Amino acid sequence: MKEPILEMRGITKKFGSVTANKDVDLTLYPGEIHALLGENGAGKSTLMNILNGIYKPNHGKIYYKGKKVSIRSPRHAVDMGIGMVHQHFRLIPTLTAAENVFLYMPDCKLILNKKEMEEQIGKWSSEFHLNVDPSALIWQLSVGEQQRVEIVKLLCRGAEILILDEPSAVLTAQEAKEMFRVLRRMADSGKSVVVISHKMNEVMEFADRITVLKGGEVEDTMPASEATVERLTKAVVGERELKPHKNEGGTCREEVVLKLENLSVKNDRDLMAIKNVSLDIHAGEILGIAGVAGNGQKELAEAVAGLRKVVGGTITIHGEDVTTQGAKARVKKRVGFIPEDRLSMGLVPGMNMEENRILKEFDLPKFSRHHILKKKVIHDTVQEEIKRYDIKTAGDKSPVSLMSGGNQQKLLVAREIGGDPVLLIAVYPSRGLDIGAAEAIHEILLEQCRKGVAVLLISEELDELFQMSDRIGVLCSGEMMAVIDRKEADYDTIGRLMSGEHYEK
Ligand SMILES: Nc1ncnc2c1ncn2[C@@H]1O[C@H](COP(=O)(O)OP(=O)(O)OP(=O)(O)O)[C@@H](O)[C@H]1O
Repeated sequence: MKEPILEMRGITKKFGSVTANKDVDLTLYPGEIHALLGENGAGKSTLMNILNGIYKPNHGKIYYKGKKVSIRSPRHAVDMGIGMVHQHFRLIPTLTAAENVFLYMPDCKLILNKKEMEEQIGKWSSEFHLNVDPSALIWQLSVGEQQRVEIVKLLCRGAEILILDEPSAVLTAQEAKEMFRVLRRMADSGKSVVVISHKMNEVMEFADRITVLKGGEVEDTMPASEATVERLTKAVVGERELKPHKNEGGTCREEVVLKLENLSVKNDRDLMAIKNVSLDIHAGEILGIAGVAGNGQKELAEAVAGLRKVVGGTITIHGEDVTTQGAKARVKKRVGFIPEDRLSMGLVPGMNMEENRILKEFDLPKFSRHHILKKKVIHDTVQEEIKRYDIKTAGDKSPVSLMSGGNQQKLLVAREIGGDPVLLIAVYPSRGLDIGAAEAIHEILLEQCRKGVAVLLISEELDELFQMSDRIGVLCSGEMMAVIDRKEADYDTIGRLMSGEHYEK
């Protein structure tokens, strides 16, 4: 057996009354991909942030290449050879990939030597098949490409341990496969890779070993070859039985809530992102939208939510033309919106849970009277939702940026449903959620549907779409290829429509 490159022993980290990690042991070997799994708030990011020098543990020791170390900061970590790709990338959009990489180098003088910069990036890029164009501007790159720039940054800096926080959450299935191939090449070259993930199948396919955290402690650790979905599920959610919630149909009413007619919308680059799309959603119906990310889903959701200008066609809600109305009017019409990017669009990271909860409704009689907030009502509402949705807080008055990603998502869903919507737009609602929480969100959406809410569900997971939708529409290059009754749809047909084939019954 090889010597470990890193050992974490008895790591405990507390934030006030919250114990995020308790007596955790983790060993990493050179040449392995090690997956960290666990429910939302289990302490995965905290443990990796300790390794990355962002947090100092209250107790415990870290041994790196056999020597006891104290990691003082992310800079110190990367100097030692430990680098992390965060969920929210740390790149400057208006600079090129090469400029971003070299701003990260300790000796920024290299930035003056453009040729040398590009050669270095080319070397790493070709060694691991990363395919990064050094002269491309970051804002012009896809999320997958930006992620690869982040990886090149760490490689150029000499990283031997690479930590990736939910790297596949923002990638298409194809991109995720390619990314894991890159990670395998890095492991084969002797580097250690730690991947935080919620996707059990992905982890079993790509990792060498898996560690599951629960309530801040190590619940189980195993070679991937010994992992099964049952064993992992048990370690993640415990003995609690998980019932996949399925849309059994029969809730769809006659009344049309949302109607789009020949809708056209542009993206941020002023290119047509949604082209002549027509659809309707009835009360009590879930219309799923399938498609590879980047085919107009974001623009469609934002136009329906009143956040993006419509350049052609109409949007009607309950028979009223709302095409030119903005987001505020949509809130009054009780349109709920769970956006793709919870931290930049859904929540205000610096505000606490209560403030975020009332953001859209603070001026309604429910939460204020004569401009004075009803603090007790707000407090009680949030406490009730914390219980109902099993939200793990970072302290009631702490900013939501300190909550774990999955718990932020639950808070956002709780707020949008708390607004008693007639139409709910849910974009990748289960992204970043553990398997138990994802099922809870599915049940919440179905409950809304039974109450007569019309749901526009955008997802990349075909399993989720087939489980939840009454009908499935497929977007490809901004065009609605077809809208098919779920009972008549199959994975193969939807897959082919997603790649641009035309629908034939
Ligand atoms: N800076 C902080 N201050 C206060 N509490 C924190 C802080 N960082 C994390 N926590 C709390 O520690 C616990 C563990 O959070 P962590 O982000 O490590 O979980 P996670 O397993 O990564 O979850 P997820 O899968 O949802 O991303 C949570 O209850 C979280 O609210």
